[in-house]
Amino acid sequence: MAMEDPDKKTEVVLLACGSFNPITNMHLRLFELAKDYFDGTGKYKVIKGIISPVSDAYKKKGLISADHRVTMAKLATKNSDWVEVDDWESSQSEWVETVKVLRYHHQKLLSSDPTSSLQNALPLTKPGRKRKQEPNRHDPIKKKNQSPDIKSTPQIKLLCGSDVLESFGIPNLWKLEDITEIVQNHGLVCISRAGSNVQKFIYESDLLWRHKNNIHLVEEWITNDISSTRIRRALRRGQSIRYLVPDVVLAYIEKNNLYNPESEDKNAGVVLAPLQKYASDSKN
Ligand SMILES: Nc1ncnc2c1ncn2[C@@H]1O[C@H](COP(=O)(O)OP(=O)(O)OP(=O)(O)O)[C@@H](O)[C@H]1O
Ligand SMILES: NC(=O)c1ccc[n+]([C@@H]2O[C@H](COP(=O)(O)O)[C@@H](O)[C@H]2O)c1
Ligand SMILES: [Zn+2]
Repeated sequence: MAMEDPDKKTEVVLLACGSFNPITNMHLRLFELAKDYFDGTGKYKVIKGIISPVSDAYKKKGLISADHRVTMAKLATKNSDWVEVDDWESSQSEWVETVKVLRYHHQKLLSSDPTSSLQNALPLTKPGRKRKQEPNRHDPIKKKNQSPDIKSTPQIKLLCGSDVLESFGIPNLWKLEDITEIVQNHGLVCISRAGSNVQKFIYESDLLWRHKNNIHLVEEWITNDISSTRIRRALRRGQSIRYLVPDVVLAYIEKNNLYNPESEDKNAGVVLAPLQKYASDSKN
């Protein structure tokens, strides 16, 4: 048997989708927890984290403008050398299914990967030089049988909390084919609480069970119940949120008076975009 080559770890990019209304310290912790987990396996190496705030078209109650949410996420990650914010999803005029956000970032990785087959067909540029990205590149050919010393393209995995995984079971919220593509083609990293029932949820779903090798459950031992909802509630009540969000985010919220009873009323009574989209073709 061949010896383990430490250089042949699978590179992983973590993508977190959500409202980030506003981003909290817990959101930042998700990335650290997931990175420790993957690095600890010895098989994977996390090379990047991406925060992708949802667009205003998601229509969630209390969702303030994407501009502000993206700005806060950028402020919060200013000091991170591996987590970044991407505003592609938030700048779309319509709500984008999460699987499409994964596809978009996967494509982006492929087209900037110097080992990808299509890239190899292009003239080589000097190492260290950034190659211009090609727009409108179509699905590059899968690189199955390339020589073993060439690293494969990084995998992109969806990073989420157990509430998102469990929301797979809510009728008309997710398409089965989307869930399948996420767990089959990309993979899922779920941060869960000790004693949470994510394992049971997976056990009870034939689809998730079939792909459980591609679903990574990361236990959060230093539990932390911060949520954006609770942050907004505290702000409405004039209570402090210091040490729950980065200081720069707090300053930005105060300066722009972002959260108040009026902002919480946004989209009140409006149906969430995925429910609107899928309720009409519901047959189950
Ligand atoms: N305490 C937590 N533990 C694990 N995952 C979390 C936690 N808080 C948020 N997440 C995850 O962060 C991602 C973004 O979630 P989201 O923007 O909804 O934040 P949130 O704090 O849950 O906000 P809200 O209270 O408005 O639902 C989701 O994958 C969610 O599961
Ligand atoms: N069918 C889907 O692709 C689908 C359904 C529901 C939520 N989502 C995403 O999950 C995230 C959930 O965020 P919230 O927990 O803030 O509602 C958002 O990024 C949203 O776009 C995706
Ligand atoms: Zn949430």
